[in-house]
Amino acid sequence: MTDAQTGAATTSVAAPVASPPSGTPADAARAGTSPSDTVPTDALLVATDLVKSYGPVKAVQGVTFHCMPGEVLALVGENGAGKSTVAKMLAGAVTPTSGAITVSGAPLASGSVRQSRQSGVRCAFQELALVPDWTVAENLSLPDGAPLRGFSQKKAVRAARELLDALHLPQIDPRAAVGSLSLADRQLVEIARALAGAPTLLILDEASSALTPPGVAWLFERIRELTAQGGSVIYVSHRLGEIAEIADRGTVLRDGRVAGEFVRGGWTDDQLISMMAGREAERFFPAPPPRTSDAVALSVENLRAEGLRSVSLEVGAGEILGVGGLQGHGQAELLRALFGASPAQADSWTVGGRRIRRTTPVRSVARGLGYVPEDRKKEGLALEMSVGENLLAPWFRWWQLGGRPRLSKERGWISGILSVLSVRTRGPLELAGSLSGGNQQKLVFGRWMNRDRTVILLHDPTRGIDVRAKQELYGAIVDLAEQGVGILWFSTEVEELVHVCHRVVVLYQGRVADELTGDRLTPDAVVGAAVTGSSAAIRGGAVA
Ligand SMILES: Nc1ncnc2c1ncn2[C@@H]1O[C@H](COP(=O)(O)OP(=O)(O)OP(=O)(O)O)[C@@H](O)[C@H]1O
Repeated sequence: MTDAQTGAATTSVAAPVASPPSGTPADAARAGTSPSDTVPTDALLVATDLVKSYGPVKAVQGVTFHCMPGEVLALVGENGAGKSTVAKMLAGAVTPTSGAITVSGAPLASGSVRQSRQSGVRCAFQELALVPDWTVAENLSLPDGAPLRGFSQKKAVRAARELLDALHLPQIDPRAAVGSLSLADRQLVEIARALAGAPTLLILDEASSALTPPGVAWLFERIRELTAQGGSVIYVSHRLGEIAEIADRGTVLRDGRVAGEFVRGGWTDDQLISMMAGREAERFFPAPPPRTSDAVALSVENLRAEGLRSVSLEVGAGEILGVGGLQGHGQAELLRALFGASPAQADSWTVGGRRIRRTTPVRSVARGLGYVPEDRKKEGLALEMSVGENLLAPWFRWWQLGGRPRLSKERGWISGILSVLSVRTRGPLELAGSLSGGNQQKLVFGRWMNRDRTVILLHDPTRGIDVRAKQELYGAIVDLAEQGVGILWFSTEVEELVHVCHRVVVLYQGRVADELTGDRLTPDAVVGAAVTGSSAAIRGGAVA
């Protein structure tokens, strides 16, 4: 939680204290203890001294923790701390180099997804494991991706409809191809698939990262139902508000080791952030910089595209214009259309004062646009190429000609970006695919920095990024605005919009429902306009 005036982090404590309250990070965490010494005999999951090395990279270095029946255990840590690697070892998707895992007292065979599933372990990941070309029904009925003999489309659709209804997801069409759904809906399907197996242990690895507040509320209801029946949940997230609300206990990872533990109500945001970082750290939102120019970076009138009815807006040079609204109301379509990633028409359209009729991504880059897309895996990165090549991707004609860039020529710029954004990598030659999810996201943003851009279009760039890295990204966005770059920034985190943007437009059903600025730019106003399509209801007191 953040103090509205100062932006400084304040106590963020959930429900009643279940363990002694704490005053310092050292109190909050029992850093360095060996939880294996105190594992209750009825623990559902016990992970002992887990190690995972990838050649010289020690992703996880002796992690021990346990989870009780009916408990929600948070796993937190900075990008690259080892959370996903631990989650994948529990799921059987990654074979531990050493260590042991037991579920309900029985050892799990290392690296066996099938055995993990038989033990009742189910997972939902931020990087979705769904097959995009398959329908929702197919994805839900063939959870291992294995074609089944005698598969019946009709039965699968019926079963999927029943499951989705039982999980209160009537809006999802079982016949729709997963690739045609919004990222938020795909994430709901991924979670539904994990819940379908009535898991004993549900692992949610940043599975809420694309969900908007109603989606998160839905997820928490499902978690509470599961834990009420004795199921356990491992909850991996960078959203501390969610951890405060849902987690009974937590384990903090740092550099692949357990840095400490915490219990519900016994921690503050600052303490947890410090524990993750290994040093004192605090959270704040920088204010948008004062504007020094009236120049217009981007303007569009009556923009029409699929999912977008008629949007008119203007982004000034050096202005940070936020885009709010519930996901699926045209935000992704707006950014894609403006970048030329999908067809669009407008009555008038300018970038940097120059008129354009239509555009393509290649032309957009040439015209001074940058774009951080929603789905970094599909649109943002070439995972089989190096970190350096990914940063340089938009800047070389080799991309079209099939050559490769000379990294040596750009070494200074590359190392500057990697350092400013604290990308955790072995260097520019490392494959992007071996970076942790949050560090991959930083690359997609970093490629546009210090490159003479007129406008940068951002689709939820802090998704999956740890708290400290978010600070760095906010700083980088404000720096870009100070240099005169116009920023159009869709975020699912309302606080970001309210604190770091000059103005916010809220989209509702493909139109601008409201524009909020000055005193009217508050979290309630953004959420209210997103839900009702107008902030008039808020001003009239209808939405609290
Ligand atoms: N296949 C791989 N090959 C080499 N290194 C890897 C591989 N997978 C993960 N790593 C490294 O292991 C470390 C831990 O990564 P992991 O994905 O577990 O982090 P994380 O805590 O989940 O981060 P994030 O919050 O960004 O998702 C990182 O340094 C990462 O680069």
